[in-house]
Amino acid sequence: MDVREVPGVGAKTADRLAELDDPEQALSEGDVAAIARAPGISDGRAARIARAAIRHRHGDDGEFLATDRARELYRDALGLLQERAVTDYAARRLETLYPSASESRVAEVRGFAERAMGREPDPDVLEALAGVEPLEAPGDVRVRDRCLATSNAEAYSAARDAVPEMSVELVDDARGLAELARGYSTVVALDERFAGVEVEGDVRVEPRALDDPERIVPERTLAFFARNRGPLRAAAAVAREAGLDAPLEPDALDDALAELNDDGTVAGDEELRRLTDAVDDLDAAVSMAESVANDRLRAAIEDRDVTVEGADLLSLVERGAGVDSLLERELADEYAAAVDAARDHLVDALDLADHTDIARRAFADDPTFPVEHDERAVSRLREELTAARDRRATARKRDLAADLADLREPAHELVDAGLELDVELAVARFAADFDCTMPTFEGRGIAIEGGRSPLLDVPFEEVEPVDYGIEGVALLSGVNSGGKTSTLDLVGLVVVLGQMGLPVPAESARLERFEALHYQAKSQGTLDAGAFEATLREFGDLVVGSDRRLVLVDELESITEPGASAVIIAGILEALAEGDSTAVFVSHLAAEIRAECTIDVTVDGIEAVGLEDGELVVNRSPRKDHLARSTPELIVEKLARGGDAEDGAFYEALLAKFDGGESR
Ligand SMILES: Nc1ncnc2c1ncn2[C@@H]1O[C@H](COP(=O)(O)OP(=O)(O)OP(=O)(O)O)[C@@H](O)[C@H]1O
Repeated sequence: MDVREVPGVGAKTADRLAELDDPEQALSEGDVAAIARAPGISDGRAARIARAAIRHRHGDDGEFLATDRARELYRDALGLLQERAVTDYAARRLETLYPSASESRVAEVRGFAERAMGREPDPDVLEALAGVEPLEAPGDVRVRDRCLATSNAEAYSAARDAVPEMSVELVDDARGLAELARGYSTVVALDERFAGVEVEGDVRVEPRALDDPERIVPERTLAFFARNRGPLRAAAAVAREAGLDAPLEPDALDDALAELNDDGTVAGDEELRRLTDAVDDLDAAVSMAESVANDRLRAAIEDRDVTVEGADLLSLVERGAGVDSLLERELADEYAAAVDAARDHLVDALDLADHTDIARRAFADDPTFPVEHDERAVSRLREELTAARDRRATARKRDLAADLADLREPAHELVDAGLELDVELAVARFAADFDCTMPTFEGRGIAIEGGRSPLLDVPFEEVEPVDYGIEGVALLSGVNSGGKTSTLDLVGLVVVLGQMGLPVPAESARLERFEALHYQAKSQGTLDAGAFEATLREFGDLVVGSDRRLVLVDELESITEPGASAVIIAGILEALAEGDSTAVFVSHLAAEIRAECTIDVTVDGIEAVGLEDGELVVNRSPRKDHLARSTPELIVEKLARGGDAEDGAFYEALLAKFDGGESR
């Protein structure tokens, strides 16, 4: 699929999508996560692009939801699904499910939904899913201790593109390389011609370095895993808990991540920690070692009586010799022991078994009091330790990055599998929460058994099941608050969900595959002339179309005065009956409309089966071919039956008028 063919994808978006590894595949699979990885494309936009691409693939015009109320029902259905998604990703991905007239699209989602309904929503999996999110590219990674060098302008710009984390320097010759080697701890030269050049410092000639940039910048891989550690661990937990057929062993990923710190440095390496601590604690350990020596020496001096013969003292004073000479002569052994103690302390405190020689040189053999360290020797020790630390860190980074680089693709797949599982679990939970079944698509019209709308204003467990079927056009009559609007909503919802390819809240449902859903909600009172005309025009457009549509209309009579309404509705029904539409018109004027119709229109009714404590007891399933009695009629009947002798005749007479009306 060419991305530019997708409706709504302009040149700018196409350029952004082109940055993806495989934009065509992302679009053809409706893969919201992959699309959202394109720069500047939000999750919401990615969902819209994915939906447009799916429509395009199925040759679907996307006109199924033809009215505001139809669109509202879809949004409500989507909301119920999205409430059951744990991740934001799954909520977005669910937006790619939409009611479609395309048989192939419906079949595609039905396959997915059937698989999803086989999933068991395990609370541990849902908890683990909370931490899963699409993986992100790491923020800015800067590498300062290494640089790339080349004398070739083309290689220079290729290197800048391939390794933006590192400086790339243009050099003319070996002198240039040598200069760089003084400023960077490692220089990677890209030109073959530098092979064999003798330069001081760590200069490597690697003409193929750009083939595998992550090898010269292991930080890139490490930063990616450090940045995404949370979602990766969560995805590993999901795979483990859900027993997913994972593209990598979740434990292996956990183990690899355990070797990484949040800042992308290597964790858990004893040797590196020892060297790092040694560099950090060097000054403190040296001064502590000095104290150790001086305390010992001071104690030794205090304990000693030094006898100096007069002649010796004279000669010492004449030579201007200080106490050092005295120390050397009289306390040589004590001094040597004190310095030894200082050296041992330094080696032990910093665990410098493999740097013993240079560490011991930090304290010279020449006697002084107080004992002082040799600054030059300490500086050299510091340099050696720092270099050893950096070498170790780089080697470990490279090893760990090499292990992790192989896990990168499977890690993406693991996270994607977790996110897709969340989409499936949202559908599974929706189906379980609302006792759903997959509808069948056959025949004309619809037939719902045991339908229970989750959109009612009563808790779902209290929703009474409704059986209702229609073929052709029908009027739906019934008592006030009997459930007429709710029945239209149920029919609309079942059709919307069914044509999304999803299960529907019913014991069973047989549906015709419609090309559009027109659902006209009840208008809030009489319309002015302009609005009335606009509404009539809508119906004008509707009846001339030849599509197989489902038309649901709620109390259209309220748009104008009752007499005119009955005539208009009768006319619309006649026109619809001539076409291929299936229609239900809820109306309190069913008898009047039927009287105006030149065709034999079915009138179904939601009946009150009685009055209980002043409340109507209703059978929520419409009775076929039955004009339900209205609430006023029921009240009159109640009065006629229970009234006293005086006004009883009056109510009887009223009731007789109703009966007469029904028989019209
Ligand atoms: N199947 C059902 N199960 C339980 N309660 C229901 C059911 N259908 C409807 N109700 C309850 O009845 C109320 C009224 O339903 P609805 O608005 O559909 O009636 P209506 O016949 O369209 O009313 P009106 O004649 O006033 O337009 C709903 O708000 C809901 O509380």
